[in-house]
Amino acid sequence: MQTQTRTQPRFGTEELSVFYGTNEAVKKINMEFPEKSVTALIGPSGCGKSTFLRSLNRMNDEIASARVDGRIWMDGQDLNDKNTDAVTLRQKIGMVWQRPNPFYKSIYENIAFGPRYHGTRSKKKLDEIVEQSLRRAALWDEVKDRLKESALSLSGGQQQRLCIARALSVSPQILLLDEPASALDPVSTGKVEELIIELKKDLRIVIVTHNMQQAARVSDSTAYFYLGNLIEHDDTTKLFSNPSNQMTQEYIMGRFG
Ligand SMILES: Nc1ncnc2c1ncn2[C@@H]1O[C@H](COP(=O)(O)OP(=O)(O)OP(=O)(O)O)[C@@H](O)[C@H]1O
Repeated sequence: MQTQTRTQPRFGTEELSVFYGTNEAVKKINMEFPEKSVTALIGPSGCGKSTFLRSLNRMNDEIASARVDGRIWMDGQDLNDKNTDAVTLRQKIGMVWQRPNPFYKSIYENIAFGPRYHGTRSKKKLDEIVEQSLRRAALWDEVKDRLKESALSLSGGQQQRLCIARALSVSPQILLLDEPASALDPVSTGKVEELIIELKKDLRIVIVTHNMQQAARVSDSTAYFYLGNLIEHDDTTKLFSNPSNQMTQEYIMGRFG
């Protein structure tokens, strides 16, 4: 069923399965995420997109009933190996959730928290990181005069860009986005989409989205999931215009899901 199967990609999965108890929610997925590109994960509710995304930076470790089999390769290292430290790998692989979840702290402290946790003490260096991260998240001009204000004083769209800036503050190589715009209005959604396209110049991005137009707008390749299986993974233009699999065709035509 899968159109892309390789072993040991620079960053990707090999035979990755996720179980909740006996329920195999994600089934032996082989996928590669090329650098400087956006990969969209689409499929009907419950098909395993978020579970798969969360497994990429070991967030499923936090769920007692979850078990992850298979390998997650990053530069020759298996991130799913028990000897791989999850905190260190989450510095390399950042994540942004569906609902903006800033800390109950100032705008500045939201960004400075991660670098400080990882050892940066110099105020000058932290100031630089805060400014650079906010600039990369296209938020600096809107907040530069109110860095000491609570992050909760920002609009929902600004909070989500703040969460992206927070993820960027520790210089990740990969950004995982779980429906990052689904709680936002159309203008804020547009800004997040522009940001994704800008950020991919330096990063690998993997995004779960329910919105097929959004997948078509922002991604280079798209993967269609169904019942925990990867049905098809191909260039976004190809997948939406001429999918190889009948099931993908039916989903993108809106016949189910
Ligand atoms: N924490 C959990 N504990 C037990 N089962 C879970 C858990 N999270 C997800 N599941 C189950 O795993 C399967 C895949 O769910 P998942 O949330 O990954 O799908 P999804 O495609 O992201 O869905 P949606 O689009 O609705 O967010 C579903 O059967 C779901 O009920």
